[in-house]
Amino acid sequence: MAIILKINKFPIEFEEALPILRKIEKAGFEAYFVGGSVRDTILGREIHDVDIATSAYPEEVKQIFNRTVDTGIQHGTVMVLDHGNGYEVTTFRTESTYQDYRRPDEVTFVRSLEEDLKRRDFTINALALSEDGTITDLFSGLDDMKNHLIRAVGIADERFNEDALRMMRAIRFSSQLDFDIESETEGAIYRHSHLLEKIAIERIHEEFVKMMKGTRPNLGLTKMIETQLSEHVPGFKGQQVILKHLSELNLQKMDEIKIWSLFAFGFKYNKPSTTKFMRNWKSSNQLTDEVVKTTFLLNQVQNNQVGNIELYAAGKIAVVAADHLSQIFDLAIQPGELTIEYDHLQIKTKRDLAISAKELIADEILTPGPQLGQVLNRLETLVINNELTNNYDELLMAAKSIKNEGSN
Ligand SMILES: Nc1ccn([C@@H]2O[C@H](COP(=O)(O)OP(=O)(O)OP(=O)(O)O)[C@@H](O)[C@H]2O)c(=O)n1
Ligand SMILES: [Mg+2]
Repeated sequence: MAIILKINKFPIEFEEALPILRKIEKAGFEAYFVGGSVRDTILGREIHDVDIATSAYPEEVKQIFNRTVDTGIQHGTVMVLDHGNGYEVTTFRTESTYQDYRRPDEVTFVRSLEEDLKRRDFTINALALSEDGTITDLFSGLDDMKNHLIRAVGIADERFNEDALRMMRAIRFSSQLDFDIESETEGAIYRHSHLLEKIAIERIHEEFVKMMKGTRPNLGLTKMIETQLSEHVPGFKGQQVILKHLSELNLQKMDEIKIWSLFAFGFKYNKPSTTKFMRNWKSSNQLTDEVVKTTFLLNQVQNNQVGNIELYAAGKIAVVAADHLSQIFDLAIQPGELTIEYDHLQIKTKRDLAISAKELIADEILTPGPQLGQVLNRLETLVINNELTNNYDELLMAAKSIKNEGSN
């Protein structure tokens, strides 16, 4: 077993989890830190979740610890609870268990670390870190890290056949870490890109957004086009020319609303097509709503049709997103212009009106019924357009004359 590097100082997350490793080893099994946390530690990046791999079978893990939860026992994962922390302890296994999560594959548990590392996706993700700080690196993951390369473990075609999402993961890591994809691995993505269609869209969504939020979204998007992966995700098919153009824009620091609006506006979508696009990506209603509003506002900016009514209808979140995207798309407005105009609106919602339905009734201007709503809508529009000042007396007077207009 090749031991190439020794870590002298563990990050706090590992320190805290050390007793878990030691306890498993004391019971006579092997246990290691594995996965993204090992990769990120060596790269000097922050780590989130600590994953532990062990030769102990799930039932054995459960016997070693008092407090466990069967979070994914069919995949061999037991959550060990310790001092308020939860650790995923997963038995060494062979077959990929990463297929569509709604239909998990059969798993074969094994006792050897090598077998377990062999079926992992990329060499930089196939490192194991033991309790004494030594790193097991069977596939030159450390070299690839030095050379900034994403390389499949063993035969790339096999790894992508086991789980086609790994192709999106390759691109996501390339953007997050600013690494290249090794050419054989990249060729395999190109050859297998169609397999992405078999993967649950929720999983692709997650990787895609991580890619776009990474340090090199332009690189990630370019790689998606070059490998043809872009042909196999919702809404991107046949759009290479536009995607290529988008991949040349400044894509730094985008949140999810901006990311999706960038594509919807880039594809020249109207409201219904934006909604459909977002639904196809299984986006939440809230995200869809903001993206529809942002995209619509961008179309209005482009057509020079933005007035107070449009800003009011869009709301602050969409206004801020549209401001940023207007700069990215080089639309003819000043930085922050929409936000400034929005902030100057007298009211942001109907509730901000200085007079309410209740008050109009109490003052005997109107009685409950459809006319009341109509009058309030008129007042709302007039205030948004600054044709009225939002104060009680002025609105009261205006309400009276609107009512009289109506009855004449
Ligand atoms: N499709 C997948 C998903 C995961 N893994 C393996 O399981 C580990 C943990 O998976 P996950 O937490 O999904 O990804 P990370 O690499 O940890 O990345 P992140 O930092 O985003 O969690 C990976 O490092 C890799 O060894 C894999 O081989 N194939
Ligand atoms: Mg992880």
